[in-house]
This record gives sequence, structure tokens and C-alpha cells, in this order.
Amino acid sequence: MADRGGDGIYGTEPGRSGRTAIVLMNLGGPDRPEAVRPFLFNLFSDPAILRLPGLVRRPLAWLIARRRAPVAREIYGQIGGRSPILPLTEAQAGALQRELGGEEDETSLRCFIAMRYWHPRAAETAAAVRDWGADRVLLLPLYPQFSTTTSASSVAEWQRVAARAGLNAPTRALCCYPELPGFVAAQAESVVEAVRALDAEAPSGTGKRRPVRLLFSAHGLPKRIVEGGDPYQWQVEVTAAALAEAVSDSLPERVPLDWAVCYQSRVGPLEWIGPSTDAEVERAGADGVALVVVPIAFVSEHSETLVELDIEYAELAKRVGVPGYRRVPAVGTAAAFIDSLAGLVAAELELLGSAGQAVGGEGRIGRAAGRLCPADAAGCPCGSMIGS
Ligand SMILES: C=CC1=C(C)c2cc3[nH]c(cc4nc(cc5[nH]c(cc1n2)c(C)c5CCC(=O)O)C(CCC(=O)O)=C4C)c(C)c3C=C
Ligand SMILES: [Fe+2]
Ligand SMILES: [Fe+2]
Repeated sequence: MADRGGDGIYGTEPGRSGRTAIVLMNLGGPDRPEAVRPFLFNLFSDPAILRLPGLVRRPLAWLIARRRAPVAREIYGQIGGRSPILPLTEAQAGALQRELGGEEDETSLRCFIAMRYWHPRAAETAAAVRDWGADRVLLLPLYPQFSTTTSASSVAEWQRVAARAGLNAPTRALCCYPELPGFVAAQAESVVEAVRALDAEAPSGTGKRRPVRLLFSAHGLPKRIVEGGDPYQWQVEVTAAALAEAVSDSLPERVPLDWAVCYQSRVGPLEWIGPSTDAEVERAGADGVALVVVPIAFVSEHSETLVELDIEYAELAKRVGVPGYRRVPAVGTAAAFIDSLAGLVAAELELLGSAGQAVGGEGRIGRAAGRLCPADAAGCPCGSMIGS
């Protein structure tokens, strides 16, 4: 456990709260083939995803889930019929709890998990946090880049179910961390390794080094959501620029290198932000550059990294003549990432009052480090009350 200075975050000081719950929030995924359809129904019932009145949304969600289920079941079938997102999130929760010192003293600090669309759902977790007797709660979305469709949706759901569960402890939510140093460093290390491996396997003899392109692939969003002020795309670009800089700083070899941001996993008839990852793979084939594909909006592996990036786009790359293809793993429990996340948690907890010690940050969503988004990002929630 790293020393984070100050009087600690575990509530040992007299008058400070005794029990701190950190709630790691993620999307969740089906744990068996029969769970695929209800998981999809939960996803498309979310007003942050399908922006229609409830009376239309719920029957439409039922129809879309029924139509999408066979395709999605086939996707999950390629990775054993289930999503690995829960066990991988549990590993992150364990690592973060250890880093925060919670393992030594589980009565003071505990990491919980709340998934948005599959178990453990937020309502189950809110009941567990209440029964544990939390005195303060920090919501920690495992999405580095804020989106109204992910972090905001999870935090809003928590607000509803916590009230219903009678969980009244002061609560704060972290909005985003697209430039978190440990996140960028952990990814940069894997990227550098992949670039070196591609460089080493390139045929020698021509006297020229094979050019490599870094493809920063993020989950896409419908264009109209971004046009409505959602800062996700802007924050994805912040991550990409930070990562490109970190890679060029730690790659002294002169491998000809460029980079591009692209978006994967489009579903439905709407226009999504681009360029799409498949179009970028095709462009790499036409340009004759090798690819290092980096999943920059996910912190753990799941269907979209293991199937789309590792199988579908790897096959496409072969078909269109991309001369080398490597996919960098999601950061998972990389020490640099968990260490940085623990530092973020400590800073946010400073803004979260404890029993009888309100400090002004409770009830709010934001970043202790201050607002990052540009002024015209209407969807940035920094500083606002949770649920407002
Ligand atoms: C940055 C993360 C994510 C954003 C933004 C996001 C938006 C978004 N997603 C859909 C529809 C689907 N997403 C699905 C799976 C899925 N999505 C994310 C993350 C983001 N989604 C993850 C981590 C996963 C994988 C879960 C797992 O495998 O465990 C699916 C289900 C799979 C499939 O059928 O392809 C759908 C559907 C929309 C419509 C959307 C924005 C409006
Ligand atoms: Fe998604
Ligand atoms: Fe913001």
C-alpha cells in the first residue's frame, strides 16, 4: 500500500467517518447464454441509450433485444458464452482495495461493484452497502472518459436505487480521468512493447524500417449524442494525445510512427461518430502500415476487445493486406493504473464529508483535479449535484 499522506482515508481520525464504500461502476455483461436477451433489454431500456419516452422505449427495447440477441449470443459464443467483465472487475476491486489499505482493515474501507445492465445490479449493491453500514460512499465509474451513456447513466441509477434502499450516507461521484497518468503510462508501456515486437518481426534486408500506425480504438456513440454536448469524443481525443506523447517519449528507436483515433462497436440505424475502426484497418492495408490497436475507452477485456478487435478486425487486417497486427491489452490490474486510481480516490475522499464534517463535495459529481472539459461541453457534469 502506498503512503498517500494526510490523515489517511480510512476514517481512523476521531470524528471522521468509520466506513468508506468505494463503488466501482461498469457496464456488466451476460454470465450465460440465456442472460444475453435480458441483458440487452436492460441496456436498451436505459433512457440514456434509447432517448425516447418510457411508454415507447420499453416495448422498443423488448423488440430490439429480441432481434439483437442471436447476433450477441454468437459474439459471446466466441468467448465461452459469457462476458469476462465481472471477474475482471472483481480483480480490479481487489487490487484497488489492497492499494487503499482496505484489506488490512475491511471494517473501514471496502470496494463494491455495481453493474449497469447485469448482476450485481446497482440495487443489489446499494442494499449491500447499506447493510455494511457505510458512512460515506464514493462512486467510481470504470470509464476513463465521461459519457452521458455510461458514467452519468450509472450514477443516476445509483441515486435512484440508493434512495429506495434507504442509503443516506454522504455520496460523491468521480466524473472522469481521461489523462490519468497511471492509465496512460500502463497503456504506453504495452504499446511500446507491441511496436518493438512488430518492428522486430518485420522482414529485414530492404534497409528500411516498416512503418507502424497506432490505432486508438474507442467504443462509438451516435453522432447526435455528441452533438448534444456529450464530452466523450473530446475526452477520447485527450487520452489519445496523451498516449501518443507518452509512447513517443519512451520509444527512442526511430520506427516510423503515426496514430489515429477511431470508433468501434456500432449498433442500430443511427449515424455514429467516426472514423470507424474497420475503415481505419482498411486504410492501413491501403497504406501498407502495420497496426498496433489500442482499446482506449475500456479498462478491462470484454466481448468488444476479445471478439471485435482480436478476431474480427484481425481477420479483416489479414484480408486487406495489413503487414502486421497487434492488439494491446486493456489496463486491467496493471500496477501503474491501480496506483493512480487509488490516488484519485484519496483526492476525491478529501472532498467527501464524513459524519458531521461536511466539506462541500458531497452530493456532487466532479473531479478533485478540477473541470477538464471545454466551456462549451454542455454535457460535462463537473460540480453539479448528482441526479440534477
Ligand atoms: C466507453 C464505453 C461504452 C460506451 C460509450 C457505450 C455506448 C453504447 N453501447 C451501446 C450498445 C451496446 N454495447 C454493448 C456492449 C458493451 N458496451 C460497452 C461499453 C460502452 N458502451 C461494453 C464494455 C460492452 C461489453 C460488455 C461485455 O461484453 O461484457 C452491447 C452488447 C453486445 C452487442 O450486442 O454487441 C450493445 C448492444 C450503445 C447503443 C451505446 C450508445 C448509445
Ligand atoms: Fe456499448
Ligand atoms: Fe467534464
